[in-house]
Amino acid sequence: NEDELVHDGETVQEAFDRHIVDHKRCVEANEKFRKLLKCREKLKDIQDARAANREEENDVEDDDPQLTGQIKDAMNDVRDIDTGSGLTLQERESMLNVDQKRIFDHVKAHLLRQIEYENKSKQEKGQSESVKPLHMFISGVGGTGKSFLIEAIKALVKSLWSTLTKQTCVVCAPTGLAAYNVGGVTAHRLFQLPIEHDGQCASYWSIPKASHKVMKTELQDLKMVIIDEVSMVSSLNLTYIHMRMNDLFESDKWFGGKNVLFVGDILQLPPVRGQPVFDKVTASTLKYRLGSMSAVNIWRDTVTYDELTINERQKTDQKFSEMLDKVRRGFSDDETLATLSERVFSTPIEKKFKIVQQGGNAPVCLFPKVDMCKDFNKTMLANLPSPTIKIRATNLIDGTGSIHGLVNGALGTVQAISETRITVKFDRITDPCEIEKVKRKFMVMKNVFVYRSQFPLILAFAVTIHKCQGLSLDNATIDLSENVFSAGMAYVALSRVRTLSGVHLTCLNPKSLMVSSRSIKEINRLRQLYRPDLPQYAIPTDCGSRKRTLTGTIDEPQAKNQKNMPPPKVARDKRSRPSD
Ligand SMILES: Nc1ncnc2c1ncn2[C@@H]1O[C@H](COP(=O)(O)OP(=O)(O)OP(=O)(O)O)[C@@H](O)[C@H]1O
Repeated sequence: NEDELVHDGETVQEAFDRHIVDHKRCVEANEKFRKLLKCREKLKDIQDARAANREEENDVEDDDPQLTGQIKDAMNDVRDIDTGSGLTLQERESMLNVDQKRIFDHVKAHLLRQIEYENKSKQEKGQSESVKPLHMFISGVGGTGKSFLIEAIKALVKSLWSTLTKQTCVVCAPTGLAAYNVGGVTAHRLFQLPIEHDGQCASYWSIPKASHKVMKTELQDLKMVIIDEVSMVSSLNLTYIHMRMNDLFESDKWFGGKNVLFVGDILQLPPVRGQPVFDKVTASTLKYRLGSMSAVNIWRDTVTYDELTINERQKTDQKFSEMLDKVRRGFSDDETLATLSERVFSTPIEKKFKIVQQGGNAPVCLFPKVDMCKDFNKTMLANLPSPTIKIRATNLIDGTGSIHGLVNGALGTVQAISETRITVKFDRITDPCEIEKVKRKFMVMKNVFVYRSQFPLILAFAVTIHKCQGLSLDNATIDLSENVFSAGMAYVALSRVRTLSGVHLTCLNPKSLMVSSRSIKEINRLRQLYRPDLPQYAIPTDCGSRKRTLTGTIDEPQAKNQKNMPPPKVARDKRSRPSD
């Protein structure tokens, strides 16, 4: 109808123009409307996604905030700790000896193959074989530079995956001091392993969801785990590490499908509790600890082997190095015993400590048992000039690890003490650290906790031989009495020292030079399989059970004919543990 289309007084042309403008507005409004409809749909998607997220967050609500905090601290340590020599990868690589370089190159070739595979498309991956994780045992006598090699491999992994923001390589060891030595944390701390209680190994427990998420986030980029001083890891703890890694990386492959390097010397100290790492975990143990699984020997089923043979620690004292080799293999002949007996001193140990200290470097006193260390530390503390707040003491961080990136095992000197804090100058940290009391909660078994509040320090004029494994020392006073209770213990203590002149023995009982024939057999098995170019070791018949007792000669000229000093008093408490 023309009247409806053309208003009064309007020409047809004017009406037409007006309709075009109206029409355009309608089209625009329609478009806007459609957009709004789309937005509404999107908003619904966003709201649904948020709701799902909230559900997930509720799912992992903090079931044990204290444990989560503890795990966060541990993960921070993993990130922060570095021995900090400041060397580049190229510098480290150039310092490796031929033996170390061979193993370094083997690891590098493997990692490059892994990267090549990771960079393949899904389709290409389907057509090629995946690169199996490297599970290798790097062995070598004490001082062949295993820890030195670890530093180079750590730097290598970091540089190969330098674009990743989280940890790509973590290092751990069974004791704090050994871990500190290689810029790592303890295996218990890293993997939150069950803690032994009352001499009993605890059963495996799964990490609650929130804590699990913290660990998983921090370790999501992990390419390699290095476990140093593996001789002290028990086969049960190895199983727990494997299980923890399976849980963390949601994989049922060995060690969650990650590369693992085991480093150490199985002729050094065995685990304080439990069976050696190469032992089978029996079906009954697994049933008792885990409620399932049949007997496993993860070690035999997984590890390949290589060995370092060039001694770097005792390289300036070849005779000492050869003597140590005999002690290590359980063939301490009369010449060895005669040489060692010349290192026995008769002066009171506190006096000897001062004499050696005046010569330049204070010795570290190595005792087989915790109580012996405690007694000696007490004596040394009582002998300090009084009153004083500045004492010459070496201290160990005990069990915490979240302060200034320190871990259990760091050695330092106390500079000042107040009621609330202790100032300590740690050996590898430039500025003195203020140490405050810490409160810790330990899960000893599922839902059973122990609380401790204390300064995380203990005196360390003396440390147990277990704690010193991994160290290199200029001087040590060593107790090789009948208190030496384990195979490899005497060898570990003696081989810490760079030269024979740095060895000072409180006494020498030839029975203390024990070795484990099972460890020798395991080295022979591995050598035969992976290093047939190396000879098989002979198995000593007595494995350290020599009957002859030795009254050592004395290195103090004025006391040439005196008898050996009796070993320091030892509390014979049945509950005392060889190492804390
Ligand atoms: N290639 C090298 N060049 C120079 N020094 C080295 C080299 N390798 C190792 N060292 C030095 O030799 C000493 C012993 O090395 P390291 O502690 O790594 O031996 P280890 O095999 O781990 O000993 P242990 O089994 O007793 O723990 C250290 O002081 C280390 O710095």
